[in-house]
Formats: sequence, C-alpha cells, structure tokens
Amino acid sequence: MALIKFSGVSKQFERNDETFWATRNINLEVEKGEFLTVIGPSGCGKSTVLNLCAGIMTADEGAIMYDGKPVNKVNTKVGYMTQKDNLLPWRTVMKNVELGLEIQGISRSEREKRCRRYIEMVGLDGFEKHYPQELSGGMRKRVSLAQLLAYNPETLLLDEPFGALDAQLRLIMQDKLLEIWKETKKTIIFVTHDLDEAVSLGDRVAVFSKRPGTIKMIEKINIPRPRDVYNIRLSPDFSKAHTTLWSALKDEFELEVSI
Ligand SMILES: Nc1ncnc2c1ncn2[C@@H]1O[C@H](COP(=O)(O)OP(=O)(O)OP(=O)(O)O)[C@@H](O)[C@H]1O
Repeated sequence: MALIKFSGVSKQFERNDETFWATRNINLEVEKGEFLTVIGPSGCGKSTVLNLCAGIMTADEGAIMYDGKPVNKVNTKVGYMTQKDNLLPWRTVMKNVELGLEIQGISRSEREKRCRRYIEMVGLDGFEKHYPQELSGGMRKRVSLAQLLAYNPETLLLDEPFGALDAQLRLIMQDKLLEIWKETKKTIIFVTHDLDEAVSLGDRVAVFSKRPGTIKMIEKINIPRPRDVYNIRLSPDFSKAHTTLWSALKDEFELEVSI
C-alpha cells in the first residue's frame, strides 16, 4: 500500500469573484521511503498539492490518504517546508531550529545536541546566535531545513527548498539531502523548478501540466544510487531522462510564455 495516495483530487479557488480550478484530477501514489520530485510551470498547483497533503487545505473533489487514513485535518506525520520561511524574528537561529523539539518537551541539552548537528549540516555553524533578519534569503532557507530535520517527521514536503541558493551551494545541499534521506529512509516530496535538480534527486519525477494542473507524466529515474550530484549530468542515464522529461515539460512552458 502506498504511503500517500491522491485519488481524483481537484482544488478550486476564488479570485475577483470568479472560481477557477487550480488542480484537476490528480492521481498519485508515493511509496514509503520514496523520493518523488515534482516539476511544472508556475501556478500549476504544485504548492497546492503539498498543502493538501499536509492537511492545511481540503480538496473540492477526490480524496487524499496518508498511511491508509483520509487526510482531513492537519497531517502531523509530515514536516512541511513552504516557499516562504516561517522563522520567528525574535528567536535566534538555534532557538528557531529548536522550536519543534521545545514543543515536544525535549530537554534543553538534548535539543541543543540535535540542533547543533543539523545547523552544522546546513553549513551554518557559527550563526547559532544570529537572528533571521541578519541572514540572507538562502541562509534563512537553510535554517528552515535544519528546523524541519531536527523535528524529524516521517515525511518531508519540500517546496523549492534550494531555489534561493546559488548553483554551488545548491549542489552541496542536494548532496546533503540525499545523505540524510539515505540515513533516515524518509519519504520526500520535493517541488522544484529545476529539471536537473528533479532528475538528480528523484526516484521518479512527476511533471505537472499548466493550470489547471494535472499530472502529465511520471518518469522513473534509473540512475543508480548513491548518486554523485556533482557529476551526474555526465551520465548517459541522466541525459536520457532529461531529454524525455524536457520534451513533456517544454510544451507547458511554451504555453505559459505564449499567454
Ligand atoms: N489560497 C489561495 N487563494 C486563491 N488562489 C490561490 C490560493 N492558493 C493558490 N492559488 C492560486 O492557485 C494556482 C496554483 O497555485 P500554487 O501556488 O499551488 O502553484 P505552484 O505550481 O506552486 O506555483 P509556483 O511554481 O509559482 O510556486 C495559482 O494560480 C495561485 O495563484
């Protein structure tokens, strides 16, 4: 049984007194421990799909199941890193990363030990006492990721987590995320705008069509693991998957540009 299952899921919104479908008839299954990447043009409903999985929005049609149970309230099994960081401006980096553990009632020394590891992992050691407003956009994203990992949810929903990072740092973070995934065997749904990133990381890549977003294709990525994100573009398996996915994706972007 799939851990996450979307069956015929559609969601509509209202804008200027008009309703419109953001997504239509999403059918998707994600296996436990799978790394699924999701790509599609802007506004096709990728974040909406994550919001539905996290239980912070309800579907207008269809059903979302998590571990065999309907998602009809906030899904506490998932940790969600949204596009905007939700760091608290009055708490330092360390205090922000500790937040989830503090709520769980974990002792201060244990919190600090766990959080220090993740702060170090995202390359922010030395910044523990800084406040979010003293950091760059990319650094704030990394604090959010450390916060999420320290909280240790079963499933990670990541909405363009590395979008604000420069190309080099993005590769380093991709490498670290794959390491964590291997170590913790978490299930990950990772939304990105970057096809290279989608192919480098995913077991499968789901391509969304333009709005109303639906799944246009799902491609299994047959690149062996462990993957070397720094050199993966040189592999023939990478080019093959990239070419197939790009031919599906480029039509959606062309449509977007021509509107
Ligand atoms: N709460 C809301 N109220 C009204 N419209 C919304 C709401 N949330 C999303 N939308 C609209 O629904 C559509 C899908 O939005 P969504 O954020 O899911 O797209 P996306 O694929 O994640 O986009 P991007 O890649 O640009 O982040 C967009 O047109 C967006 O403006």
